[in-house]
Amino acid sequence: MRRQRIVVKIGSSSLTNPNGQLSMDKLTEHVQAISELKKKGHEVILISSGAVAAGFSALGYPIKPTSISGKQAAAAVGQGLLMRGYLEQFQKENLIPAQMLLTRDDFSNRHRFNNAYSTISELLKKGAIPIINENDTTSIQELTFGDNDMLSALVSGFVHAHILCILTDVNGLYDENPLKNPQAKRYTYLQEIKPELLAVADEKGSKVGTGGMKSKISAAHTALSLGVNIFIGKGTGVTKLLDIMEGKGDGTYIGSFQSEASMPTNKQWIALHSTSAGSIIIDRGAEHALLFLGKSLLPAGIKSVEGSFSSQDVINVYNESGYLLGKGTTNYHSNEIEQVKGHSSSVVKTTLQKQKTEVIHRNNWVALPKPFIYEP
Ligand SMILES: Nc1ncnc2c1ncn2[C@@H]1O[C@H](COP(=O)(O)OP(=O)(O)O)[C@@H](O)[C@H]1O
Ligand SMILES: N[C@@H](CCC(=O)OP(=O)(O)O)C(=O)O
Repeated sequence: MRRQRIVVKIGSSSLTNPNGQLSMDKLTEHVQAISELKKKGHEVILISSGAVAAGFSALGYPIKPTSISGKQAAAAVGQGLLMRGYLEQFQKENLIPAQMLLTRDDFSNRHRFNNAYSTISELLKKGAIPIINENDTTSIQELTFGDNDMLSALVSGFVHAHILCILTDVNGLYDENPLKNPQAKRYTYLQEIKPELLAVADEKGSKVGTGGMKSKISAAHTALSLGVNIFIGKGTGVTKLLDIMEGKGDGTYIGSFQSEASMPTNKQWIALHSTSAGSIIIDRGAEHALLFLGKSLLPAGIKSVEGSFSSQDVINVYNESGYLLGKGTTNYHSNEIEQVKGHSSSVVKTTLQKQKTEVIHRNNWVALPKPFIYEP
């Protein structure tokens, strides 16, 4: 098998023992399974939950706390314990673990997004294992990923992973929550995620996890839209991840598993993380050129401008029926667009003396079919 870039997400349910505390046996098995992937030359990025589970009992909580402050305090204690476990076990495999704690802001801020990308790339180049978790101690409730499923999808798109392996306590996606209906049937392969699937997935997860299968499916949907295939399931033994890579995993495979080009990182940022500073409305010709001909947006197709924005801001683009077509980085200030909207490129060149006549270049434009928009 050729060398692949693999993101492995381990949920709290796969890192804990029945009383909800961190299980060193489980953690050790995951580390050994990752080490087997590394021995085959694959690059691995680990998204690990488990900080809250690892930390709550040391603070005297009888069960996993439900309050935000309780979870944040437990995570502050548990993240250190979790990393100590990873460090001890990865050292035995002669591998270097590297902690990265991210928040929603690290994705929405373009500089921090690029910095996080550079750090991961450098760590991979050096053969280290980035271990990513949400920075629970500082995340504000409304800005959190909530669980690490969506974080793992965003990271796998970001690093252009070949596959995202979501390890959990259930061996795949069923047509009903198997805990509620033991007769539920398992999907072993899905080419795509249809909206009906979200309906079969329960938000209710295990005792220690957050988000249940619902958050895994919406994460899988986002990963697919970014060109990443997904596996959701479980496994035992040190070869469990190799088994998944060889198509023998105990779970559900999702995606085409063809080597398709993933979405460029700058477009991922525009599509999933940027905040729009304003809007423009375009005519039908421009809509056709943008959506079907892969062209850039020229001033001639612009009907009107809303809001005040600067060059290099991200703006929304609507058609005349009010439908949001997509987002892109503008090369023009809103005042400049007011001056040149509806005019040909030659008029624009003389009016504004700009070299670039494209208001939005096609490399900085993302069409947004509604279901692909991730709303944090
Ligand atoms: N349709 C479904 N198929 C499989 N599992 C489901 C489904 N709906 C809900 N679940 C539940 O999702 C749980 C896994 O989610 P969660 O506890 O959040 O895991 P993790 O901690 O690994 O992120 C399983 O224990 C299972 O009970
Ligand atoms: N960041 C949190 C993850 C919370 C959580 O429950 O996540 P998950 O088990 O992936 O559903 C932690 O480390 O405990």
